[in-house]
Amino acid sequence: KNHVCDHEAPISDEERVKLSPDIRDRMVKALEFKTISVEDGMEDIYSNEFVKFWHYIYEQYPRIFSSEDPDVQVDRIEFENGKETIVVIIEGTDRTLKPGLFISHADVVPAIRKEWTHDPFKPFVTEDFVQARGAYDCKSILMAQLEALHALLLNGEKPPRKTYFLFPHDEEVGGFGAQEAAKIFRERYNIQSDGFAFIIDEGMPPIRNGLPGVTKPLLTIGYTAKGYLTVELTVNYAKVGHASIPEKESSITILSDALSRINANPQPNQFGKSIEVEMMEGLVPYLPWTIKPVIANLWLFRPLVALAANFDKQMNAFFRTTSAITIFNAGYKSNVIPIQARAVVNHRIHPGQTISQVLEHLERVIDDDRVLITQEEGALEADKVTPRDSLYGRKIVHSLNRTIKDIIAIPGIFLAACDARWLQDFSDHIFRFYPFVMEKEDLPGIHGREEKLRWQSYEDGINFYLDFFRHMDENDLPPGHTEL
Ligand SMILES: CCCCCCCCCCCCCCCCCC(=O)N[C@@H](Cc1ccccc1)C(=O)O
Repeated sequence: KNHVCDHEAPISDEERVKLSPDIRDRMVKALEFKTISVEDGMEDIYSNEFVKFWHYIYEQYPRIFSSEDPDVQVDRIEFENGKETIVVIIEGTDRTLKPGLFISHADVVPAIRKEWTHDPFKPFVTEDFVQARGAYDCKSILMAQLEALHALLLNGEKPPRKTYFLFPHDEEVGGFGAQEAAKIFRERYNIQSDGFAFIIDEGMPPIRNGLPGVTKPLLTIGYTAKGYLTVELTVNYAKVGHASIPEKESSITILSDALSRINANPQPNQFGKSIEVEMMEGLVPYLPWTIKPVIANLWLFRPLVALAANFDKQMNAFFRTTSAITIFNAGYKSNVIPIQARAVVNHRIHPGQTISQVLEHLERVIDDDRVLITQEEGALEADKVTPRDSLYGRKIVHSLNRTIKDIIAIPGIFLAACDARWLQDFSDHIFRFYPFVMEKEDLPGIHGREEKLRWQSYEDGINFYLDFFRHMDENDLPPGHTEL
């Protein structure tokens, strides 16, 4: 089925929230707060920035945070380090409907000043974009949702269903805020398994020129998310001595060989085991004529398409478990051969594979007893898959089409992880995406340098949330509208 209706009417000019100087300024100021999450073991000096950030947010959106309205409730989940995960609850007009949940984290990854052209916490603003750490991941969503909700409430409206907003403080370092919130949802709010109609979290960005021949912004909404597994590889090789008479092997050469073998023997291709086939089929109407016949006839060309994983890093990430060598250390002096070498490999597990299958493959490929493989804590299987025909998925696409010009939105796999993984038990309908179009060259900004949010995309994203808040009831779309 075609998933996008070209005749989907955009929202009217009167309905559309325009990007006023106030909305811009609120976003720019929000980016100045260093709500940085640091890795375990590193000094964390940022707690007060979180306090100041939330104080600022409370001031900017009084209709939400200092409201006399009994239908608006704010809950603060406090943590030992002084940081807080915030929950906002808005009563809906129809109390018979299951609630919906929106998640957006307030923390950001660190940024190294000298790698950026401007200070990452002194936003660089142009007519077209704002550049700062967190501009995309994930203050864009947090601020856009607050703008949309505030506009809705100021307009005297309420969403059709009870709506929860969860703003965790530590998604970038493990998600304890979301895990604690899951307990509170159960114990304090009495929300049980399958208690949310849907959950919406960060995920894939819509990318213009994202695939060869596809110029329109393409968004693969995460109907599932990859799992992850981090392993430490250690070699302790005792035959050491003076660097002037080296042995043929050392801990470093043994570990390097193991890493080369991991690189040369990727985890098996899983094309066809999860939702990536539907993703490819959904793309068909938008592909250039050169590729279209191949993707439109997967019954014939499936093996050929699977091969794309060998040549394209994005297809590779969609079709198989990836292995990224992220840490490597050994040695401490130029004329001493070290006993120990250590590396860390981060796997993103395709839904077609399990953690133990990934480990088996790894052991088989390394095939060297001298390399000790240790699994780091916190490994997780891939998320479950949202039903492809989900009404909420169709409503999301409907609102995306109404608010973002030319967007192509199809179901797919979220290649990273987000806080929704801690709340999976609460809903079968989980969607992971950003509603802010980016250019392909903006992508490395996420967790990298010169992170950007384009103003037009921000305006569109605010309107997406506002439109979805208004229409997230149980009524089906009229026939002929978005079909996934
Ligand atoms: C058909 C279209 C082709 C375009 C494909 C382009 C691929 C783009 C991939 C972009 C990924 C963007 C991800 C943004 C959100 C990042 C969320 C995140 O970083 N989460 C962490 C969570 C985590 C996990 C484990 C420990 C700590 C944190 C992550 O590393 O996954």
